[in-house]
Amino acid sequence: MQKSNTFYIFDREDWKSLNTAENFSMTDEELEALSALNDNVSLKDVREIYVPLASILDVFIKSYNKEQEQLRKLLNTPQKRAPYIIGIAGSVAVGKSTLARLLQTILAQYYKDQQVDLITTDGFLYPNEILEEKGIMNRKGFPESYDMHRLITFMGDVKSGKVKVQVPKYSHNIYDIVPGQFQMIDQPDILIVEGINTLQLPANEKIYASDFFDFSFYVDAEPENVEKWYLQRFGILVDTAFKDPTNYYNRFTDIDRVEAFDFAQSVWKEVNLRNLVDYILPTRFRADAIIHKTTDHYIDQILLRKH
Ligand SMILES: Nc1ncnc2c1ncn2[C@@H]1O[C@H](COP(=O)(O)OP(=O)(O)OP(=O)(O)O)[C@@H](O)[C@H]1O
Ligand SMILES: CC(C)(CO)[C@@H](O)C(=O)NCCC(=O)O
Repeated sequence: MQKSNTFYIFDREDWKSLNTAENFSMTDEELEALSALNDNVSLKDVREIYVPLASILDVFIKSYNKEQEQLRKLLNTPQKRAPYIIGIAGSVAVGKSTLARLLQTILAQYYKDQQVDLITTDGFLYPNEILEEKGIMNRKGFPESYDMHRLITFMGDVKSGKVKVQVPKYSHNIYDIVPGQFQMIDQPDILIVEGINTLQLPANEKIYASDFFDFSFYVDAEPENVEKWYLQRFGILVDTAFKDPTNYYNRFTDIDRVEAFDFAQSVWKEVNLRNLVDYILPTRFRADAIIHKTTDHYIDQILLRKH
């Protein structure tokens, strides 16, 4: 194992042979069902990467629940649910939502009686109309394009056990906030919060979204690889937009494919890569675990905070 004062550094080979199956066991059928739910993730990945990951999370979740229970007794406070909150940060198109969905499924499968919810901070982007007004439409995803006050209020509400808290919906298909549509978060046991800005320090707030996290991940990959995944996803979005004039990506179905990809590449370079280098990458070492992916989304290394 490589040496670091802050992190345990595991190569895939070390990680997959961790002695984790004992405290977090799943049947073969459960494991197969998990990989079948997600086209991107093989049974091998579920076994070698995600089960050890979930079993480590299980240690932290159990100790959190015990601590909460003891505190409630000691402080004589009413039985209010404070969910265990997991943050997931990383570049645009690095695979945060894929990891988030998988964790949600594994945890929900394992803790059968618990509610495991997932939100994305995309819902806290300002609508395009406001981005236009502010003249920052080409800065979507940068810190100033989010209503951070609203995100932090949301985090505080959920963590303090408030019922029925709303999250606005963002759609990649319309490339905007969907007017009047919300996701309802109602006292979950575990909440996963996925987004490029989850570990960022907002300029005008005294607290950070990450103050509410009990555990956080950063999904890491070389920018050249992420660019490929961004362009592949762009291709998928354009293909799905075919015949749907309301879809933002429909405009690229009429133009030459090479021209469309040139456009996407310039958006990657001018917007998402800049955002990655200036605002997202600097948050990497704030995470409790860093998941490093190489070509074809292959996870080759995992760093886990020691303290
Ligand atoms: N483990 C994986 N194996 C194969 N493909 C993957 C994997 N994870 C993600 N992908 C693909 O990479 C692309 C980006 O993934 P995803 O949408 O999860 O990224 P994201 O980080 O949530 O992006 P954004 O911040 O823009 O919403 C998608 O096309 C997805 O299908
Ligand atoms: C919504 C975000 C910011 C994050 O998911 C991203 O997918 C995005 O739309 N970025 C803006 C530039 C672009 O169109 O890729």
